[in-house]
Amino acid sequence: MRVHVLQLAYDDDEPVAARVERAAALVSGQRDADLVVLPELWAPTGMNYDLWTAHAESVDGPTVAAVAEAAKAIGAYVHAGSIVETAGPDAPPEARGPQGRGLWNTSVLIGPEGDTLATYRKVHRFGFASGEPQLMEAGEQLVTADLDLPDGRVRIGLATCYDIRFPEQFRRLLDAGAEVFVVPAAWPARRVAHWTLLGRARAVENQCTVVQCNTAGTHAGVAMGGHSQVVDGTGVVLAEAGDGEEVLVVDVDLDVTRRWRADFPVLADRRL
Ligand SMILES: NC(=O)CCC(=O)C(=O)O
Repeated sequence: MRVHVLQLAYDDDEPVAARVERAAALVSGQRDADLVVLPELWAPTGMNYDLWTAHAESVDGPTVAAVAEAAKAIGAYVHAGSIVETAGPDAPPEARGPQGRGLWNTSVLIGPEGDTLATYRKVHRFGFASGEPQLMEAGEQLVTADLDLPDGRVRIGLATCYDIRFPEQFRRLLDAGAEVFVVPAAWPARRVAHWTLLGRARAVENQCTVVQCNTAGTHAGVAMGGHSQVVDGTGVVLAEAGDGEEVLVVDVDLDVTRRWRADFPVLADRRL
């Protein structure tokens, strides 16, 4: 499985519309990819909370549409990262979430025909007394999706950024049949050591490949961590990005992890 991880860098000066155009063009250039991955909230920014409401959109809005067109052009699966999803001004109360905000941090998986295959609303909201917990609803469902690739079918499990700190989510994705976890992020530089460590931990403890796509650059005064990485189920870091904008192109041999699960069947010893 050839994975292209698009570690986008951006700052406060770039208009959102320009970034959407730039990112879609970058996706269009990934012609030999099986799966392309974009970061969390790359369009409305991961940390400039003041932009979120103004740039909230539905999952068939302009950002996803632009990425979907690029996905169709290259005939690849594209994890479009996440958007600020809005329920829309006319949504009834029951469609706006328990706190009535009608906003979610929603990632979108697009198929090679440009069709939306899955959406995942981030379960664990980051920010404590600000940001997602104050502005957004929490997702309530875990999501997996099957990719039909040249070397066979693989089930991926979806998680977003802060979710990676909660191992129970990944165990449940494992139990739902996931072999690969795809994790877009807007993870700051000051905690990037946690980002890379947690990715390796989720890979080793679940014997799953972990594809992590972070943000680079500085926006809203926050230096983002970069260091996107792909870790196979044996814990080997197949590739790791640096601090700037970068595309990781990684050939993931899923059989390596499948053989490891057979050779070291630790998961069969689970008792809880
Ligand atoms: N966007 C995020 O979820 C950031 C998470 C983070 O910075 C952390 O867990 O540390």
